[in-house]
Amino acid sequence: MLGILAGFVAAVLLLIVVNWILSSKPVSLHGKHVLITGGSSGIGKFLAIEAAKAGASLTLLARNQERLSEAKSEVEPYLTPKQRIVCVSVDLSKDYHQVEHAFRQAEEILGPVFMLVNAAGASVSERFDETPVDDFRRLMEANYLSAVYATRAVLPEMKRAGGGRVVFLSSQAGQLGVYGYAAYSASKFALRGFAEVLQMEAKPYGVAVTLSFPPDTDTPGFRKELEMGKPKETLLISDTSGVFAPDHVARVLLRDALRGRFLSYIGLDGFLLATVTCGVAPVSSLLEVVVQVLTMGLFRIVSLFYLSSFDRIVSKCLKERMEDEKKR
Ligand SMILES: NC(=O)C1=CN([C@@H]2O[C@H](COP(=O)(O)OP(=O)(O)OC[C@H]3O[C@@H](n4cnc5c(N)ncnc54)[C@H](OP(=O)(O)O)[C@@H]3O)[C@@H](O)[C@H]2O)C=CC1
Ligand SMILES: CCCCCCCCCCCCCCCC(=O)[C@@H](N)CO
Repeated sequence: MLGILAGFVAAVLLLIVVNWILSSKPVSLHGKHVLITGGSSGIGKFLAIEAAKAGASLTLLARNQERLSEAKSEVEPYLTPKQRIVCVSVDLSKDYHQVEHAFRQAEEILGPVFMLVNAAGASVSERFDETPVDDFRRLMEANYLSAVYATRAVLPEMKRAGGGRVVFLSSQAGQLGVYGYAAYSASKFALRGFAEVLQMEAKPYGVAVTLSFPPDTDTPGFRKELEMGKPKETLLISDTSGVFAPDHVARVLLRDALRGRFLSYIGLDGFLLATVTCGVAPVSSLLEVVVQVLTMGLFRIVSLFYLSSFDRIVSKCLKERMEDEKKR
C-alpha cells in the first residue's frame, strides 16, 4: 500500500518537474508597449498597474476622458522615468476606422503594441423575455465586436514583429449558461470561438492568445450590475464561485498571458470549469493536458451536483415569486 502511494507521489513530482522544464518561460514586458482596452476601470486598471510594475509602457483606452485621466494618475506612481503612459478615448464598438485611428495615435507615441488586453466590456443581468432586444446587439458590440476591432488593429504589426500577446476577457458565464445572462453569456461565448481561431492563425508568428474566464470580480462594472438589479436566481447561482478582488484577477491573468497559456482561470470553481469545458482547446502545458485527461469524467459527475443545485434554486425562486404575486 505504502509502495503504491510512494510511486504515485513520485509520478506526480516527476510530472511537475518535466512540465516545469518543458513549459515555456514567461516573456518580459520590460520596455514593451502594452495597450489595455477598458484600462480606465476595474480589471483593466489593475492590469495596467501590474504591467507597469513589470516595466511596460502603457496605453489606456476607453470612452470617458475623465475616468481615463484618473486611472492614469493611479498608475503613474508605478512607472519609472523610462516608462510612459498614454490615454486614448474612443468607442471601440462602433466604427472600425475610428478604432484603427486611435491605435495608430498610441503607436506613434509608444511604438508597436506588444501586448493587447481586451478588457473593455459591459454586462446586464435580466431574464431573457424581460431583456430589451437592443441589449443583445449592444452587448455583442461592447464585448465581442470591440475585441475583434481592437485585435484587427494590432495583429498585422504583431505578426510582422514576430511576436506578441493578445488577451481576451470572457467570463465563467462564457463557459456555462447562467440564468439571467442570455445577452451577456452569448457575447462571452462568442469570444471563445474567435480566440480559438486567432490562436491557430497567430501561433506560427510567435503571437500567443490568452482567454480568461473570471468569476464575479469586485469592480465598478460589477457594482453597477448589482445596482441595476439582478434576478435572485442569478445572484444565488453566481454565489457558488464568490466574488474575487480585481488586483488578484489581474495578476493571475498577466502571469498566464506572459507564459503564453491559452486558458486562464481563477479559483477552484474556475479550475473545475476550465477543465470540464476544455473541449478541443489548445494545450498550454503537459501538466494541464494530463490533468484534463485524468479528471474530465469525474468533473462531469461533479457538475451534475452543481446543475441540480442550480435547478433547485430556479424552482424555489419561481415558487416564491408565484406566492408573492398571489398575495398582491
Ligand atoms: N467584474 C466582473 O464580475 C467580471 C468582468 N468580466 C469582464 O472583464 C472585463 C472587465 O470588467 P470590469 O473590470 O468589471 O469592467 P468595468 O465595467 O469596471 O470597466 C469597463 C471598462 O471598459 C470600458 N468600455 C466599455 N465599453 C467601451 C467601449 N464601447 N469602448 C471603449 N471602452 C469601453 C469602460 O470605460 P468607458 O465606459 O469610459 O468607455 C471601462 O474602462 C469586461 O469585459 C467584463 O465583461 C468577466 C467576468 C467577471
Ligand atoms: C465541475 C463544474 C463546476 C461548475 C461550477 C459552476 C460555477 C458557476 C458560477 C457562475 C458564475 C458566473 C459569474 C459571471 C461573472 C460575470 O461575468 C459578471 N459578473 C459580469 O459583470
